[in-house]
Amino acid sequence: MLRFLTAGESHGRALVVIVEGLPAGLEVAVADIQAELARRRLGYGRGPRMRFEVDDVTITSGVRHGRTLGSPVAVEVRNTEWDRNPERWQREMSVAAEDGPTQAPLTQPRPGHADLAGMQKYDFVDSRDVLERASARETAARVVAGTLAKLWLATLDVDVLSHVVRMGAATAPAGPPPTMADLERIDADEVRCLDPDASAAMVTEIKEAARDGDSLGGIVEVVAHGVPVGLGSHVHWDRKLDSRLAAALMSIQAVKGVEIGDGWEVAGLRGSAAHDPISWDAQASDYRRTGARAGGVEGGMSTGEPIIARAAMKPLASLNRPVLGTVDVLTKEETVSFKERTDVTAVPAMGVVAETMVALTLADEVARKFGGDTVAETRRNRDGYLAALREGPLG
Ligand SMILES: Cc1cc2nc3c(=O)[nH]c(=O)nc-3n(C[C@H](O)[C@H](O)[C@H](O)COP(=O)(O)O)c2cc1C
Ligand SMILES: C=C(O[C@@H]1CC(C(=O)O)=C[C@@H](OP(=O)(O)O)[C@H]1O)C(=O)O
Repeated sequence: MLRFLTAGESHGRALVVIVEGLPAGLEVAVADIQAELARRRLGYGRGPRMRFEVDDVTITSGVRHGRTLGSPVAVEVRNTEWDRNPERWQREMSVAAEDGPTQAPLTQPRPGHADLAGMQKYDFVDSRDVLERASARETAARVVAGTLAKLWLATLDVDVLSHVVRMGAATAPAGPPPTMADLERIDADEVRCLDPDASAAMVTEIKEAARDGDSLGGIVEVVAHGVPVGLGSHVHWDRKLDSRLAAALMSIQAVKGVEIGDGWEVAGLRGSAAHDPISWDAQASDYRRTGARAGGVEGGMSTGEPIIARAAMKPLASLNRPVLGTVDVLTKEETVSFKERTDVTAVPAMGVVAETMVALTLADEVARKFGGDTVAETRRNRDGYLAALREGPLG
């Protein structure tokens, strides 16, 4: 089993993540983690914080001389705003009871954020007590865990990347599952969309929303290549790969819809048009699916085809020009919400987090199916399974 825990507030000293269940012998460098964190900071429409937040990474345990030991890996990501603006944040987020907050409490909750439900549930009158943890800053810690999962998956020739297929009203044309080369080519682009015209329309859409002080949501598609047949299982609800992927993706801040393959579209088709026919590839001695409607999962198990999962993000709740009605929790006066520094959109960044959640889910399923205390042992077990399939009655 691969599991991880994150801790940390958005403007606190640091985020912390502990990942347990990685095999020994996995090559890990701080630079790998920093590269993934940099991808998460990118994307047109991100707010001012992303220009100075540098994600200062320290691996504190579980790695020795560049290789995992099989023990829990703990990583700290310091919030550089803590040191950059000590007057503001070190006092505001102090753990000491004698240091009161420096700012008036935020009492006008933002519709669509975690503010009001969190204030009621935990009995806070200052929304900061909620937003600091609800904030998607936490996803930086997840991306650290996801980097480790991706590095492990890469030793099994499994790769996970994403692209943006919708930004507000701008939509990329549908196409076959992209290759890793396709996705790598656009990885540093401002919106990470495969279609150049749609990409330009997305940038325009973001500029217009920014001009209006508004926000945008959208849809990303995560693609995992090289996933062997048989991860997940049909035998129980909580072992189904599609259900696990859906839960993992839905856990991302502001994600409100998840689709595996052509989930929504096939609901409107006839069965004869909705499923991917099975064929035999004599050269590869393997079964293939013609088409990708199932998104690489049937019966809660990976089919060996690319896994395709989409995540839909609502427009961000904080608006640079707040117009949504709310109520001041102390006076009960009707007003608009408090104004908090914000992104205009974070759809490309969410794509990196979505890759992370898919990679962590796949790595956990790899651990369950193949086990192994070392990277070499997991790979040997995977190879043995695939060889047995080829040599058995189905091969
Ligand atoms: C990468 C990323 C960045 C985000 N940035 C913002 C932001 O700048 N402003 C905002 O209001 N919400 C932002 N969100 C969304 C909020 O964190 C989210 O809406 C909030 O925690 C409430 O959770 P819910 O939308 O799932 O109900 C972001 C989400 C992600 C994944
Ligand atoms: C800090 C990050 O995202 C933040 C997520 C977020 C929210 O409400 O979720 C609000 C903004 O925070 P701030 O007000 O500090 O600028 C984003 O910048 C990050 O992704 O690292």
